Amino acid sequence: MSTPLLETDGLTKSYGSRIGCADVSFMLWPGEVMGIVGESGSGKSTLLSCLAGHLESDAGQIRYRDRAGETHLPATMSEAGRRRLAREEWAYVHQNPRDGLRMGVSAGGNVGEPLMARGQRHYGDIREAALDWLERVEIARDRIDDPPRAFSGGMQQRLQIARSLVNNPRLVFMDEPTGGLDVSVQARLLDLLRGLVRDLGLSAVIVTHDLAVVRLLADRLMVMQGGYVVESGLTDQVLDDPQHAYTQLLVSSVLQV
Ligand SMILES: Nc1ncnc2c1ncn2[C@@H]1O[C@H](COP(=O)(O)OP(=O)(O)OP(=O)(O)O)[C@@H](O)[C@H]1O
Repeated sequence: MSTPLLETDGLTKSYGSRIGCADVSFMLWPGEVMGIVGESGSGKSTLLSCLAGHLESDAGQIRYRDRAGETHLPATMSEAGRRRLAREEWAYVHQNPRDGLRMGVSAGGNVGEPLMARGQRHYGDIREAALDWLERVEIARDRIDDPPRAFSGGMQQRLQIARSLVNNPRLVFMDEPTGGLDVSVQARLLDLLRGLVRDLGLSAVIVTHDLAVVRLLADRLMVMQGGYVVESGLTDQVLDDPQHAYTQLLVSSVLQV
């Protein structure tokens, strides 16, 4: 049996007396996409931030197994070690592309920078890789020298995805990747993400309040309420036959729309 890529055990984070997330335990297997759903304030972003190392948890453990097969406890690693994981093994896609892009740098620069940070120096190769990635995220090659602010919201999000994936991460954290976009733009982005996840064999943790997003992208699902995971399982199983009253409410409220 293979080993999980990411494993949490009793992960807990509070803000004073307010619960962010509580006692979250799960395993993510190589190539698997985990969706985290729940209403606003249920703890999705807190959990994702703890997983990605942006927030320090109060209790519990996170274990990550890297490319070399070595298991790490990010919480006990040096700052340099954590930065290496974030740069070489993980990627993070923010809801707002402005948080993940450098708005003053050209599209090509945005995609090329992570390659340079990994030590690539050959300008021609970097530009070629950037062009290749722009194409993969359906941005015309002749936009390579344009800054992201000249792009639409959907294009900016696709550029952020290219910047996140250019270094071939193994695990991608996504925070509402289609949030704030028009419905037709969302559908196109979802299709693109689904293709990339499948083609690159990525593992991912996706936070969303949109059940259509998890239906399309996630193999498994965790439903959060008040900081706790109240139900988890295979996506289709949970959505087609929800067991917890809160999940039933979430699913039926979508069906009524
Ligand atoms: N920086 C903070 N300081 C204090 N309380 C916070 C902070 N961030 C989150 N919380 C609280 O933690 C709980 C979980 O919030 P969190 O943002 O993780 O939920 P969420 O499900 O991601 O919500 P949303 O979908 O609106 O982003 C909420 O009660 C929230 O008010």
